[in-house]
Amino acid sequence: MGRAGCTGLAVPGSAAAAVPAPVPAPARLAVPTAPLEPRGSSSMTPRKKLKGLVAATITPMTPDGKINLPVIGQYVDYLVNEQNVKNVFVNGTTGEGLSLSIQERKQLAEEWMYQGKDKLDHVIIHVGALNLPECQELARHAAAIGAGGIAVIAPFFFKPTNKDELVAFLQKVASEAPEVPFYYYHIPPLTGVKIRVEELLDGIKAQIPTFQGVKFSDTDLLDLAQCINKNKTGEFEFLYGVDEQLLGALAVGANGAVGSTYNYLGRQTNLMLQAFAKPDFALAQQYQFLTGEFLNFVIKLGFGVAQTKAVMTFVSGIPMGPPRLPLVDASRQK
Ligand SMILES: CC(=O)N[C@H](C=O)[C@@H](O)[C@H](O)[C@H](O)CO
Ligand SMILES: CC(=O)C(=O)O
Repeated sequence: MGRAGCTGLAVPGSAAAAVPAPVPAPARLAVPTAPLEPRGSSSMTPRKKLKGLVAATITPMTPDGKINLPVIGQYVDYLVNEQNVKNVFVNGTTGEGLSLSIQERKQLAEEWMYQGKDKLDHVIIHVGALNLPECQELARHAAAIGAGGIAVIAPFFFKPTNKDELVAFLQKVASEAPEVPFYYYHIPPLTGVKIRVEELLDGIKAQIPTFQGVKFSDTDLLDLAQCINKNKTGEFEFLYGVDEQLLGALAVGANGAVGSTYNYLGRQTNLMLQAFAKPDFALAQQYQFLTGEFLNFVIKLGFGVAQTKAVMTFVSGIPMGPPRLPLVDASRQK
């Protein structure tokens, strides 16, 4: 996808782009070191139910590959004002969370919390990693800065082979943030961990009292439907993560969605949610078909996080920069 490179927008990555693209003067450069709003204090307000769209945030980077914190304030405003998206999922797949250092992940989490204060409804921080101590450190950090939720993927080098092993791992992370809603991030195409979520739910509250729901990034709608059928009391949230078939997930009862495309197709996808709720299924289908046409087109060209960064830079005008290796800059590709 070479398109974003020739738009005249300041897309870092071209050889000449030694100077970072202009960004508005940040209100504040340094990230806070002290907790912003400790949990468990008297300031705790009842949790708003998470519904609707959650943008899986991109991690903006400078042309030389460092995280670019000063553009996050502008990014928050863009999501809220231009896309009508008020929830974010930070340091996940789209955010290249597993390609960042622990220090970078903490700085990003702090900046999203700080810039999102009074603007965003929910900031969920992904704290998954390949080893338990890092997950736990990130979970404690997310709790200390007042994150609205944490999420964890299954470790995917040494993999849990059954439900009990996976839950044991998740439990050790969740218990480090005992007041923070916990989400399991199910993404078998990337982790290779295919343990069915429906099975995982059995008895989960007893082991993980903070268990709040699942970010479900798999095409297996039977598993999702069985989860929802089990969740009769509605205590859990199921946030769907395959944007091109969200309508199918809504039909079986998904509560909302987390995805990369809500960064730039948030407004349109919100219209699909509205049509579905009305209900005007024919209109909802038209919106889903639009997303499908777009994604089908870009998937053929090779679509992933690198391309998401280029598309978002093009659409929003906010310089997202190149991805980090092993991903390569899509705005450089011929
Ligand atoms: C693998 C991956 O990145 N999945 C994202 C979230 O889970 C989705 O939002 C996709 O980017 C989107 O559905 C396009 O395929
Ligand atoms: C898509 C998603 O939720 C993620 O990037 O983690």
